[in-house]
Amino acid sequence: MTSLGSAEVKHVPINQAMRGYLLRSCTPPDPVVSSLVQRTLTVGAASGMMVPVEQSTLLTLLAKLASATMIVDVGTFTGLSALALARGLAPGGKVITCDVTDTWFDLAKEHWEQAGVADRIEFRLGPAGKTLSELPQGEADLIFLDADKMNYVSYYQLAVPLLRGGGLLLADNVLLDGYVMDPELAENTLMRRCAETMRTFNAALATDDRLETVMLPVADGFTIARKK
Ligand SMILES: C[S@@+](CC[C@H](N)C(=O)[O-])C[C@H]1O[C@@H](n2cnc3c(N)ncnc32)[C@H](O)[C@@H]1O
Repeated sequence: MTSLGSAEVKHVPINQAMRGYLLRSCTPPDPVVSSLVQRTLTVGAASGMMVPVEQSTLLTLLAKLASATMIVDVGTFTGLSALALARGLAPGGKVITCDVTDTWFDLAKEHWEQAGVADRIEFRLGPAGKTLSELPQGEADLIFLDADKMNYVSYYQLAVPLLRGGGLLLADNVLLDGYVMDPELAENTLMRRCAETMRTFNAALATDDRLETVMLPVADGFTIARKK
């Protein structure tokens, strides 16, 4: 890779105080999102899987910019990303969201209903690979990957053909707690393998001629790739 010299130096580290400022500088979450965040915090350790609120706002914005009518949300959990994406849909559009478990479906649905978007969200229970392989090719405006990290490479391979030209492939956790820089530093075998997979995923997107890709340091890393 060509070195960019001093051009690559400017980068502001995000500590907790800076993140607080960053959050206060975004449109604040509305009562439905605030409620979903609070209720998700009560589910226990799994609550850490929820997308950060600033990212949910970004998802809404990107869906709007893509004039999306067909969105695929991979990894439902308590439904914040599906809710945010549904809020960005163009009239008549829908979000297909999938998860391997329906443990948190009632909580998600309650908030989709409160937000008035439940009729625009279709939940599919089952492995994401199966859900993606059953969808029609070339019709998705936006696909958001946020499920099991070990399968990101196969999700990417399935997802790109599903996108229309100009469609967006979004991916969360692409920095994987920073371990993508050195997977050997990860605390256990699973995390190490996830970090290695994420490195493969990131490298594949960056060199895929079908895509224009940018990785943003939002939360745990967020990639936006546009299909040409
Ligand atoms: C990080 S969470 C998703 C967070 C969610 N996007 C949100 O807005 O808060 C990851 C989800 O992926 C689900 N998952 C794990 N393995 C999966 C698989 N093979 N297929 C589909 N979903 C899976 C988990 O059950 C979990 O709910």
